[in-house]
Amino acid sequence: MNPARVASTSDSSTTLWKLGQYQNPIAVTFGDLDLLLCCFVIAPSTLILAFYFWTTPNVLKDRRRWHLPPGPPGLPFIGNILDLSDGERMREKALAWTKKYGHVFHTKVGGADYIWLSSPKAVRDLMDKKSAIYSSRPPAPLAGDVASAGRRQLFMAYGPRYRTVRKISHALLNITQSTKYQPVQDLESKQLLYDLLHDPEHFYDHNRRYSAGVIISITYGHRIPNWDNALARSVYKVVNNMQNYASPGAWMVDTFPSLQNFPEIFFGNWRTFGKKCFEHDSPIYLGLWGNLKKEVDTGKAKDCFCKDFYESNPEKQGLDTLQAAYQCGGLVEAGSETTSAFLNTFLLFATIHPEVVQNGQEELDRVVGSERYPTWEDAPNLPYIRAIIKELLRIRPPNKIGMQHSTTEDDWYEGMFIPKGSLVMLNWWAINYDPERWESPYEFKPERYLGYDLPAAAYLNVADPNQRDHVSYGAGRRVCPGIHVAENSLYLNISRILWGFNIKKKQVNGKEITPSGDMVPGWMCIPQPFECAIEVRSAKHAKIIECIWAEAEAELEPEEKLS
Ligand code: HEM
Repeated sequence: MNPARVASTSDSSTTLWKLGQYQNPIAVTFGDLDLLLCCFVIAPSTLILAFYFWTTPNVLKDRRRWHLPPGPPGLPFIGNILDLSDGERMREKALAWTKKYGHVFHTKVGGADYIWLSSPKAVRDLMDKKSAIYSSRPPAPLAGDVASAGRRQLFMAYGPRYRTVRKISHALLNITQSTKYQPVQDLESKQLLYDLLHDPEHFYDHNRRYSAGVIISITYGHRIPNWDNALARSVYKVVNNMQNYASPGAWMVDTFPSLQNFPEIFFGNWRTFGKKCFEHDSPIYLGLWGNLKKEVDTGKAKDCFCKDFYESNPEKQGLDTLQAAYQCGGLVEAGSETTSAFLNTFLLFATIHPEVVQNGQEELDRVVGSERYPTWEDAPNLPYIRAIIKELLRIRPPNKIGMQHSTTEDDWYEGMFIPKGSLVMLNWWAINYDPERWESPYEFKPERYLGYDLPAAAYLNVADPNQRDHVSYGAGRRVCPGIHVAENSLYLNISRILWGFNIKKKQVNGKEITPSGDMVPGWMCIPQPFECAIEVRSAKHAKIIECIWAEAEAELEPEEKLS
């Protein structure tokens, strides 16, 4: 700004005005405009630019950034956020970018580097082999810090506290321990068959009851006989809250963590919202944990995860009460909606693909027959059922974006620089849909997995990473610790549903309704509620279902019964 120039312009124009010779008022406005331009545009822009270059990594500050992996150019400041925030289109982008830029590529959102690992080899080389530096999570001021008070394992940065909670979840969910939970899965699966027999219309909620029921029973030892159950409702409210704020891109502050240093009012009052979520969620989890402790102390607790955890003395392991409460609640969050989403996705694909139902039933009739129902022992003899499970996980991984880890050290890979603090995305859409590996990847073809004889956990560390079945349980040190429980649930229910029921398109006024296959809005791959016809295969099958549920229910406490 030049004050002298402003003054002289103003003086001369005043004189001209007085003389009645004023002809060019614009001269005045130009001067004022200069001033305004300086005050309100140039100076703030310079300040913003300076702040941006000062706070965000760039090649001027770090020349190694010339060697970042290739990737799509983004817009100034915001980078590729517009591409990344549209979850529905992310799948196509993930595939197109992999084709164009290769198996490791780079995108940017604000100051954050995203490194996309789009081949099994890159996942193996980095997330698995270098898991010591590829196992953190990106900062999430809302989801991780405020709404979870830093206590949710899923969002925790890698460090001593994370290692402790990870050890606990692994110890309580490993393959040996998970066999302890099989009777719960067996019981709840019998109710699922009974529910489908008597009320097939509400299959969607029956699958949700099954999944929540198993995980709440495994975690807290309480049975959920129906979907209106108060405990299930309150826990699900927490799960839904979490899904709202945890979706990538849902809150600016979690996309650009440095915004937490500015007044929250500019960014949707995120802190106030996060505190509200915490104030709603924490009493529920603390209440459940407190009750469980009382039940253990009075000898009334049933065998469950929390009981074993409480008896292992969490305080001695450095975990406070809040952490202990969230450790248990976190399992319910991680294990319920994921499992039910896959059971409903199974029914969706079964409705659209009669040949899959037919092939599955042929195998079940051959191995199990119609005199009895499928049990755990049948699993090794049902390769087509196993193939259906793998194909479901391949074609619909748990979320629409990919799984985020973050790096705790700078690294180099195949001549490319991967900066410390990068968000490293497990690009499961590109890997699971790689046309080089999976013929017609968009088609639902379980038979592609015939010959993959092992459960998913056994493929995590298979010598040749290209032989991995899929990457939908994650990778490295953060791989889903509930993998055995999850696979057991999918096996038991998919085999039993196919054994007992025909699944077809629903007919309305003589017209078949084909489900759209759309997913609910949000981060996770959950199918939109849809219609289908689920009919018991024969009177014999119906009788077996009635009998097994009657026997199972007779063993239950009165409050645990269905009616
Ligand atoms: C079909 C069902 C399931 C699928 C597809 C699934 C998938 C996943 C994925 C992809 C992750 C993130 C892995 C990564 O960051 O690399 C994860 C994390 C997790 N899962 Fe699962 N999951 C399922 C069921 C379960 C169940 C039943 C439980 C508990 C009994 C569970 C407990 C957890 C926990 C505690 C984490 C957080 C791990 C961490 O950050 O250390 N999951 N799961």
